[in-house]
Amino acid sequence: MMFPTRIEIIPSAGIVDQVQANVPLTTTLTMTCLPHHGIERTMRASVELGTLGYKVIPHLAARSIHDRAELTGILRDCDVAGINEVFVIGGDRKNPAGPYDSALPVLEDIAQYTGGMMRAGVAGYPEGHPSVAALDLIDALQAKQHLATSVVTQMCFDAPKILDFAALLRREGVNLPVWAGVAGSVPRTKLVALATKIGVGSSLKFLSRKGPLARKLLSGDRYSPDALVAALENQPGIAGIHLYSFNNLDAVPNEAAASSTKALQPELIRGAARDN
Ligand SMILES: NC(=O)C1=CN([C@@H]2O[C@H](COP(=O)(O)OP(=O)(O)OC[C@H]3O[C@@H](n4cnc5c(N)ncnc54)[C@H](O)[C@@H]3O)[C@@H](O)[C@H]2O)C=CC1
Ligand SMILES: Nc1nc(=O)c2c([nH]1)NC[C@@H]1CN(c3ccc(C(=O)N[C@@H](CCC(=O)O)C(=O)O)cc3)CN21
Repeated sequence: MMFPTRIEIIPSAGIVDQVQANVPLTTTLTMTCLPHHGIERTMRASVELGTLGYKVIPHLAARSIHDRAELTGILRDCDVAGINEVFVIGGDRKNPAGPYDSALPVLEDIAQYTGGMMRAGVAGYPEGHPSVAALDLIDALQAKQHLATSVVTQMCFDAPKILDFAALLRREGVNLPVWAGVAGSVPRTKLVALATKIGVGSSLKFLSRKGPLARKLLSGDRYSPDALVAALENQPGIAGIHLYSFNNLDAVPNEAAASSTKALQPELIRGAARDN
């Protein structure tokens, strides 16, 4: 049985066709919300794919919400498209566009507006956050957990760090299922640029080294998530894999994997597991 897997996608032009061509209806999708896109784009693509029959989890960035009416509109659209789960984050906007400057008040309003019927993921940071102190992040998770149904981790390249983080949450009394955020197969240069931008430094440095293990992870010029996924699979405290696909949805053949074991990514995207 495959480990439960969700695929994160960016609502860029043509994404609905791209998903339909490459992803079966049984795969759960999560839809990024980038500051320069706004939530409208996230919701438009989510509603389209939800209406087609996909399970879609839109990301709602608190700082990108203009007012409460926008949030109730989003929840109405979710209802129409059969969306029963969202992912709520503070978001990368420097200044809030409206009344919400972090995830908690958005979660509170969602719970109130939906009578507690909307499932909600929140973010976890196995390597910390570049501008939020580690203790503040734990405090935030403790405050949010009663309104949330799962934690999704920031991209990380190191299995022990992710497992330690899941154990830390348990010790701190946060008992939500943890989805391990793993980068999909993308060109290494793109991955380094993005990871630097979102501040996931240390485990990436490990990837850039030239040791045998780093070489195993970086087959040719592409990053391969296969080894990391294998190390996380069926570990206690890990609900499944949250794959940051960067819209790389066609089953890119992975050189190393093709010559040794079977590449995992195409299988992850086909989503053999349904209980996710
Ligand atoms: N992990 C992911 O998938 C994503 C993460 N983010 C990051 O999430 C950060 C915070 O969001 P959550 O984890 O939901 O925390 P949160 O919204 O629950 O806030 C936790 C703490 O961080 C502070 N905070 C929130 N957003 C901030 C920001 N942009 N700059 C400085 N401090 C901020 C809050 O005041 C609070 O003290 C954003 O800054 C952004 O970098 C954004 C989009 C996706
Ligand atoms: N701080 C933070 N912000 C995020 O948005 C975010 C995280 N962390 N962690 C996990 C994922 C990774 N995310 C990302 C990051 C970059 C792109 C990306 O491809 N950006 C392109 C522009 C894409 C477009 O405009 O269509 C770029 O060139 O930066 C997508 C998702 C979203 N999530």
